[in-house]
Amino acid sequence: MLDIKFIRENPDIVRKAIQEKGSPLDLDELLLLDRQILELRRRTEALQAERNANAKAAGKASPEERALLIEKGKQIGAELAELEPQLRALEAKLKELLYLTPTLPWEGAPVGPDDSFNVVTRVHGTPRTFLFEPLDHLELINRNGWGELERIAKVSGSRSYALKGDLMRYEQALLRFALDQLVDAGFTPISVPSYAREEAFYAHGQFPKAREDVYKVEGEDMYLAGTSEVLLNYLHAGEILSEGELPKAYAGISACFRSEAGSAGKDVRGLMRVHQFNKVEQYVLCIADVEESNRWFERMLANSEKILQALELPYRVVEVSTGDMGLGKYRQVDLETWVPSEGRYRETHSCSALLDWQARRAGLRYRDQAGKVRYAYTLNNTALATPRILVMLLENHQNQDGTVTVPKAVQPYFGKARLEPTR
Ligand SMILES: Nc1ncnc2c1ncn2[C@@H]1O[C@H](COS(=O)(=O)NC(=O)[C@@H](N)CO)[C@@H](O)[C@H]1O
Repeated sequence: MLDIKFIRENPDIVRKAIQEKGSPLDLDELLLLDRQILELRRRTEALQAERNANAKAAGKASPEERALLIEKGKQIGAELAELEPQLRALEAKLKELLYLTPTLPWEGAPVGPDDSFNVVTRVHGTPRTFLFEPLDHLELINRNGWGELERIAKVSGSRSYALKGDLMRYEQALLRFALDQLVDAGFTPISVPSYAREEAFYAHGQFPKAREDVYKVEGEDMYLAGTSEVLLNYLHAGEILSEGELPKAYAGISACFRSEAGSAGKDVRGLMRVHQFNKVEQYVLCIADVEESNRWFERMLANSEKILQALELPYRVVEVSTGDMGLGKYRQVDLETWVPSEGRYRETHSCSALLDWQARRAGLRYRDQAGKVRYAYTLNNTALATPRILVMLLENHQNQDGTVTVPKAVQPYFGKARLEPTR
């Protein structure tokens, strides 16, 4: 959310961002509300000053004068009692509207209402030409006994998965490989729960817009997080850190839960889009400086590209448009990895910088060297999410005999050079 002072002083810039980001916010309503609040604050402050002066005068007045002054004080008090709740109501409404203010997108963001305006900026590697008829990931799993997808659907319903034998161990090996890549890059590994209180979802930005994506625990203020970003973003909520404690660079790992309510009919088979998946997450909290944020953005993106290159997968880099990146984003770049059975690239990583949009919502602040308390900047990026990446790994690295080669970088974690059938 934007600072009200900035909005007051730059209405045209904010109006442009609202339009480019597709925010539902009515800026005129917000500005009118702001003027009403300022006016009401002026009146209540004047009345409070008058009441104080009046009380002081009453202390020194003669008995008959004092009676008049006390009566006057009562009238002022009555007027204040009426104005103060009005002011609080208007301030609450303003806060609600501020939640809908967009972060101004960086100047290089393609301007457009949706993902059709996204721009491919780089392609890495080339899709493999198979010398045999390749199988899709489900055929590979069924042929090798690497999963119990039909049975688990009876237990847990659609968009569920259960991996077996070498594929199960491969998933675990990949997560550990990705985690170690981040630790080597200086990130602090941290495991977090998969559930959090409602306020963490407001602070993240998931609420109020996308509540339907989130599972709720019946009868408790507890919601299942679709990404550890929600929890990592709220870990230091309400604190005032010292500048020296920044940057915080976390390598989060957690099971992620998503209802996929809006995805009916999409990727209904297999491992691409499931209700519970695992993700190694990069999350950074840094000082309120765009250059510092840009440096972290590039670093986090490089970490993910390094992982995809180590997995020997063809991928492309996509600059996300203003309408597709969402309200809070300053910049978003996705990595999309080649899926042979679909003949197209599919998103596997999403790197975002949000400046102080989340920090304002979460109360993430620090005291800078000049002693000024400021909101921090936040960024996040996928390091690796399974099982979706298994679709690409199985299909791209399959052999004619149905086995699947393990990329060299992961072999020390997996213990073998190939995935073999489960007996
Ligand atoms: N329903 C799902 N099933 C499997 N994988 C998913 C699902 N939803 C997201 N993912 C994986 O998780 C990655 C990150 O999801 S994201 O919503 O795009 N971004 C985030 O969660 C950010 N915190 C960065 O990780 C996706 O690129 C994809 O690889």
